[in-house]
Amino acid sequence: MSAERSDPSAWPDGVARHVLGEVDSTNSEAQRLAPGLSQPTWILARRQTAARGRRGRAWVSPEGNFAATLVMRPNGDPAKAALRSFVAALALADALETVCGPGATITLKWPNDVLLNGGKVAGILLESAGAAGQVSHLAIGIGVNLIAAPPKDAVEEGALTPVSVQGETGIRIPPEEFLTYLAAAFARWEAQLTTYGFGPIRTAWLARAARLGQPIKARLPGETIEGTFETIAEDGELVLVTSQGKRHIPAADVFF
Ligand SMILES: O=C(O)CCCC[C@@H]1SC[C@@H]2NC(=O)N[C@@H]21
Repeated sequence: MSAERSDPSAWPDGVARHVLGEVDSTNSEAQRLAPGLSQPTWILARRQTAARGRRGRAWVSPEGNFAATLVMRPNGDPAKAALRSFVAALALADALETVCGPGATITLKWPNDVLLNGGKVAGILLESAGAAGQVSHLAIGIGVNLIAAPPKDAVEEGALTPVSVQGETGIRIPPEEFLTYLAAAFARWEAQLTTYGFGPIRTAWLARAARLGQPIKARLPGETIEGTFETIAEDGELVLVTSQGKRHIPAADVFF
């Protein structure tokens, strides 16, 4: 099932936006602002001075790239809240397809990366706050290489080559304009999640998954698991078929 199509740049009802010149990290700003926010809010920054990526890595991106965080109060437990990373990945795929056109190949890499023509173009960093098994708010941080990508030697060995929208397609889009596509797409997929649950999100994500059915490696803190990428489970876990049987993996770095 696919999300209903409407104007891909119409700003969604009931969602706010803040545009900042400079901030340490839009995810940090989201944590600071969250207690006072009464509606889902996109925080976009033209420059970040201390942006972070997954697993404590720094995220370096020049002005002109996209850096924003959606802060929201999701219903449900932390596991359900974490499914927003799939919602964000699908929204990014839609926005990038709209911007890049049919010549570009957009795929998704579990858990949180978006690929353009096989290179990493965007990453997602989910952070939450709360107590007693409840999520008080969720910060969905998104970085997109719109005009420039880090050099290949700036990323970990074995990681995918970073690419940018401009480098791959010649298209230049300002971050504020990209946000309108992304916010509209996120609202469509979020409505699917809240109305129908994870099923349609999972199906749509799998339809765009990179290396589905192929051998991949999942690096965990104490081990690297090699296997065939069978699917993602109903809870979003990666399912690999290994020589020792099936493994469900809740969190890892994936290498092709
Ligand atoms: O490691 C990754 O791939 C995730 C990168 C997430 C970067 C974005 S940029 C906007 C937001 N603010 C941050 O400090 N990080 C995220």
